[in-house]
Amino acid sequence: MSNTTQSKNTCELILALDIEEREDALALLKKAGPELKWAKIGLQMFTKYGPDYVRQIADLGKNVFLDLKLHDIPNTVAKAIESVGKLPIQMLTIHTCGGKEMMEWAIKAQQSVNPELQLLGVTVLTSMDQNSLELLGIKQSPADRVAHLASLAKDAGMSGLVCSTHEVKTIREAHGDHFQLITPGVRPAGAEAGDQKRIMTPAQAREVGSTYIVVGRPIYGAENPAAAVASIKAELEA
Ligand SMILES: O=c1ccn([C@@H]2O[C@H](COP(=O)(O)O)[C@@H](O)[C@H]2O)c(=O)[nH]1
Repeated sequence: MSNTTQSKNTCELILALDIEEREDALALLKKAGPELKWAKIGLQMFTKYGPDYVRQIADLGKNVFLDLKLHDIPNTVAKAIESVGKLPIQMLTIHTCGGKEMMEWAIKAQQSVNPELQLLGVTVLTSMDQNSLELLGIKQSPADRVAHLASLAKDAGMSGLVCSTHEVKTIREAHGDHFQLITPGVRPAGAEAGDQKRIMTPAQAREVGSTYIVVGRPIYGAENPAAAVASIKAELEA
């Protein structure tokens, strides 16, 4: 198992494996080598391949971020965490907009099943902008909404958040180093944004204070994914 502790100014890469076939994902991880410490399994692959696939990735020596974004009533979320918390995973997501009580129940379940597991609260998806929030009837800007959800998450006892790089500075100003901040929506210069709206480059993400960046399509969609991993890692370590 790789070391999961991050010092203050480092920023680690997490590869999002939103890939059709399990064999392709495993081959990519093997090619990326030990430099790549983290793999994220999301809804696409977990719903297709389930817990055994999680164990396969862990057996390759990777830390596993299980990105299920749980969002339901407190009891249902707690029971789901009791189930998946037994898997060899280091990070798991829930939605902060499930509310304070849901987060409290989630933490209680996580503590009972796997005290080492980092529970992360998703704030405002990086694919959303001001207009997406307005369409939901939310009057706050993404930045204000994230700030509000971060405070709620802290009150509930959470110590990790998923947000965009654009909110990292504000969260750090308000809460110091309390949170591990995991930021998807990261694109190397010139890469397609796709559906991501609030984006920055890997170097900018490190500069603002992200603890981890999550990158998927710019890596697994590249002609040489292992080279893409190496290039992003070099940018983070420069
Ligand atoms: O706000 C969020 C939360 C999670 N994600 C996930 O991160 C990756 C990003 O993939 P890319 O291909 O680099 O866009 C993906 O698995 C999302 O489910 C996010 O993008 N934004």
